[in-house]
Amino acid sequence: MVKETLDAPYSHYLLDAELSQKVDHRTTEEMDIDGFTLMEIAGSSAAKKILQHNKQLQHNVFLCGKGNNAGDALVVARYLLQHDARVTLVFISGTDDLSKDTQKNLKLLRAFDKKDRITIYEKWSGFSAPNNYNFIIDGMLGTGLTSDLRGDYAKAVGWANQQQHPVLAMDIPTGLHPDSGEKMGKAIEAVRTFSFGGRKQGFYLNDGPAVTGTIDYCDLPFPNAYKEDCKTFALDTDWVSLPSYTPGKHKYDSGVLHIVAGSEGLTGAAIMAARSAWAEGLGAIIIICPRGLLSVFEHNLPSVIKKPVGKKEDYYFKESHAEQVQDILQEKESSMLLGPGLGRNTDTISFVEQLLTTTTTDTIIDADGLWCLSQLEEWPKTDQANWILTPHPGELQKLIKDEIGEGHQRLNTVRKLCQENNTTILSKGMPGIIGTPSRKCYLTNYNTNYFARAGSGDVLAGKVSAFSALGLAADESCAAALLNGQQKLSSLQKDTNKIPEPTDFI
Ligand SMILES: NC(=O)C1=CN([C@@H]2O[C@H](COP(=O)(O)OP(=O)(O)OC[C@H]3O[C@@H](n4cnc5c(N)ncnc54)[C@H](OP(=O)(O)O)[C@@H]3O)[C@@H](O)[C@H]2O)[C@@H](O)CC1
Ligand SMILES: Nc1ncnc2c1ncn2[C@@H]1O[C@H](COP(=O)(O)OP(=O)(O)O)[C@@H](O)[C@H]1O
Ligand SMILES: [K+]
Repeated sequence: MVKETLDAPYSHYLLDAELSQKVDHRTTEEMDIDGFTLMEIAGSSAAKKILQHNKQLQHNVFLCGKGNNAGDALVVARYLLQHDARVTLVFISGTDDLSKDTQKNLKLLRAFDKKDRITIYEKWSGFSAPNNYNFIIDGMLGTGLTSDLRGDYAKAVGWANQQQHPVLAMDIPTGLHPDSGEKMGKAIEAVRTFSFGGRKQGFYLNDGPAVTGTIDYCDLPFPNAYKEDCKTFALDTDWVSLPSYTPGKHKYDSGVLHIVAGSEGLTGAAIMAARSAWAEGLGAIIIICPRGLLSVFEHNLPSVIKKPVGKKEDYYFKESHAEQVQDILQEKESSMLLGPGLGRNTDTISFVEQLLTTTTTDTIIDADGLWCLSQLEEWPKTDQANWILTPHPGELQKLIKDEIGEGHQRLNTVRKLCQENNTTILSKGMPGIIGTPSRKCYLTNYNTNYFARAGSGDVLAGKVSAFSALGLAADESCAAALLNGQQKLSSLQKDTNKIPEPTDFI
């Protein structure tokens, strides 16, 4: 069994529409808490957060649908009225057909105002925006979205996105699919989304990051046990601890990493990965390379031990080297990074196959290692083998020999591949996805495109390998490696205007 140690807090569980509705339903049915109460908690906590950040609210425009999402917005409107603001409510599909709790909230809202500070439009056509207002509150559609935006909803979304005024979304930006993160025709572009009772998976996938803005999690009294079916989580430095450096007694008891890498003209990747791993304080890194390349590594990596295999005239790995490499691996307990710059010779494919068939060392497979794997009919993986694959989207596509699609489809592909092969995958891209054998997936919550420069993948593979060599479980090694880069990126962005380079992440 591959050990999994990541344990996300409930606030970072990512719900899809079905699970959101199930949790809501069970809470009302089994806990006897009615929907009106949940709506009150949701709306009031959003209102408090809005008021905390904005002391001078004069007038706000509320775009409302007819479901419970509109009810949340009406609760916010009531709290803002209590703070002397004016509210303009626009009911995109009228007020005849409002959900029960939304209807109640409209009645309550009207009863709260003594000074004519509420303006109501019963349909979209005829709506005219007030001259001065602070925010547009999006309470049109939430998790009840079922298809591409229909009728006036699309027009209202188009209008809101063209205004200079910031849009605050209730639960989810209208039009964003809660599961896939795809725009259903159009979607509200929010600066802030108040997410009720659980972050939605769609915030992190496809169009989600571009339209969700800052996510404000508003807790609801849902029993945590109702969320146990959840298999998708947001990675965050709030809860993933990054390993801190502790010096060992001896070089061989403080993390040993073997890097099996290199072919003629392709030594740079291994050098980057080795430098990246070394920066995490490992006791020893041992590069195993074809003997013909020894001088390149001697020249560039003075702190690294080199163990060349084969003959002086070997410039790439051959099947005949596998046994020698295996013997070296057995000398020390270690992790192995297999792949950087291996090249694509037919004999190297056989070498990779042979090595993977026999080794039991925890193995990180990157770059050409993945390419070699993709050329094999079957993966030479024993049940005990603990592999971490780190493919970019092109490599993932080669591995499954099929199209992978973007975001949500990639998530489903990774989940399936991890379970079927009892392996961990760090799928690079936007978002970064860590998949585990137990079908759990962890998504990055930052802009990974800053890492899309040649060399960042080598640095990342070096970090994953270093953390594995330091004894972290596979899922945790991947999480720590991704967030290590994110932390370096944010301090760089705070301190300078420098365009980030892969070496900045070492
Ligand atoms: N879950 C929770 O725990 C809690 C949930 N809460 C809140 O409730 C929200 C979920 O509410 P909900 O289920 O009433 O759905 P919601 O999104 O308001 O819309 C449904 C309406 O939309 C319509 N419609 C659908 N697709 C459409 C389209 N493409 N274009 C146009 N119309 C479309 C559909 O119309 P129909 O198809 O039925 O004609 C239906 O009338 C949730 O996001 C959160 O904000 C909180 O109050 C407290 C706790
Ligand atoms: N710290 C990080 N957080 C998130 N994604 C990362 C990080 N570091 C690297 N990546 C991902 O790795 C990709 C680069 O890997 P890859 O394309 O294999 O590059 P190369 O092989 O040229 O080094 C980036 O586009 C990004 O998706
Ligand atoms: K909404």
